Amino acid sequence: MTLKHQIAPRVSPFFVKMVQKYGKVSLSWIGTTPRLIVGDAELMRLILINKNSHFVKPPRNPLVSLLQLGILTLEGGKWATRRKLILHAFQLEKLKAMVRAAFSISCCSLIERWQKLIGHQESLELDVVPEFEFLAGDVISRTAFGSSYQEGKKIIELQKEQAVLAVEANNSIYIPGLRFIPTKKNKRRYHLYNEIKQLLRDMIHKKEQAMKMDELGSDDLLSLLLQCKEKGDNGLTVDDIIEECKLFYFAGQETTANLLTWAMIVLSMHPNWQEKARDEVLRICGKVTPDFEAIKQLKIVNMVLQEVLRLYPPFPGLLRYTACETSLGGISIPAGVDIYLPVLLVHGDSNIWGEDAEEFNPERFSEGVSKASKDQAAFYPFGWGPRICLGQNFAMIEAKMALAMVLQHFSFELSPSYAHAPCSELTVCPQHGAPIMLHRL
Ligand code: HEM
Repeated sequence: MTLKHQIAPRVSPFFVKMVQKYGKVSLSWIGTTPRLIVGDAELMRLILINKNSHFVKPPRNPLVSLLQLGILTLEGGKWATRRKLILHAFQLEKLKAMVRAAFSISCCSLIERWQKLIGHQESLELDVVPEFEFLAGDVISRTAFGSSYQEGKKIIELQKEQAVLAVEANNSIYIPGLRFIPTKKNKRRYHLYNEIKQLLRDMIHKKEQAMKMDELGSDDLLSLLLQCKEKGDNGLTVDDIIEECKLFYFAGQETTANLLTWAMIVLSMHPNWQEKARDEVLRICGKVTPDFEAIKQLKIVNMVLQEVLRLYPPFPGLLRYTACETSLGGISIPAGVDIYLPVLLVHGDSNIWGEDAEEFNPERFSEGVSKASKDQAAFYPFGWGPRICLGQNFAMIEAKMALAMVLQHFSFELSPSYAHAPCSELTVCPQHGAPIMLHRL
């Protein structure tokens, strides 16, 4: 079949031009919709920094789409208001306070829990996937909702189930009207959607009451969002705030948990790097819980995490949709084109990363991200451009602290029952879990 026959008639001249200009561009189909796949690092960056490419196409059926998870539903002025607010919430000073108030409490309780589980034994086999999910959920609940973090955890559990059902619906062929049929899964989808919304509504109500009593207010994320409620044209409605809270859970929990899980797996496979990282942690922090200043000095731990993000980026691809005709790199992309940016492919490109692109080699990050590859535009674990991850510093500090504390207290190796099978659900995760043998140090 020639290229021409694979191309949608509606946009064919455009796709032909793209494929001719950039070899690493191709076309696939999601149901009946054509999707452009851009594996060229430079073009990827142009698309990501372009303000006309929206996050995703508006859903035909919001209830069974990824957007029900609250993923980036805001656009325009409200989105800018939200970004400013969250950037404010994640300023360095505020992150320092979070390390003290939330990160260290959650990480210490993880270590205590593992120590209790080991008890008097020398070793213990543990699937670290649920452990890190719990940790990341605990951290995000404390920082986003302050005192309401217990309620937050319930929402995380429901969202996890919702994510599985949303991905399943998103990947299946869309049949108009199917969502109204009360199948078991559809009923569950509606139930989850309503329950999460109600829990968040109650939480918002409680928080508003608390804020009225306490004039100083608090610095947690929900309080900050509420301060912007209904102010001016770009003020947030309660429904917007609900979507933002959902996004926080979703964006902040599974991603960071994945990073930590893969870090444990990869360091188990490469005991020499595990040793190097542990030596660094013990040299800088001893056995004391790391504080913000100590975390900043953990260079090897940082290199390890960067390399894990290169090989196992939690989001293996990014999505964009051109809301209007958009000109990029001398090419005009028509409105209504679905674009998929395969981060994983660019991260593993040997022309960019060298012959050892598939190997775990944290050394490549020893002089920083810009010198790690031949192409500065080739590392996208946190996206790029106006929608770049707002939580990247938050996530890296949390991951460094948790990994450093695990290294301080345990050595680890893969359990014989571990099977290496990375798979891409909503994020890249180990298909059969991550059973690890922990040894007390
Ligand atoms: C290892 C951990 C993480 C990774 C790999 C990651 C990755 C990403 C990526 C790739 C995007 C951009 C999506 C796109 O452009 O299509 C994104 C957006 C976002 N992330 Fe993260 N993230 C992580 C942790 C976090 C955490 C901990 C938070 C919050 C505490 C967070 C909050 C957000 C928010 C709010 C956005 C939306 C930005 C916007 O629309 O302007 N992320 N993240």
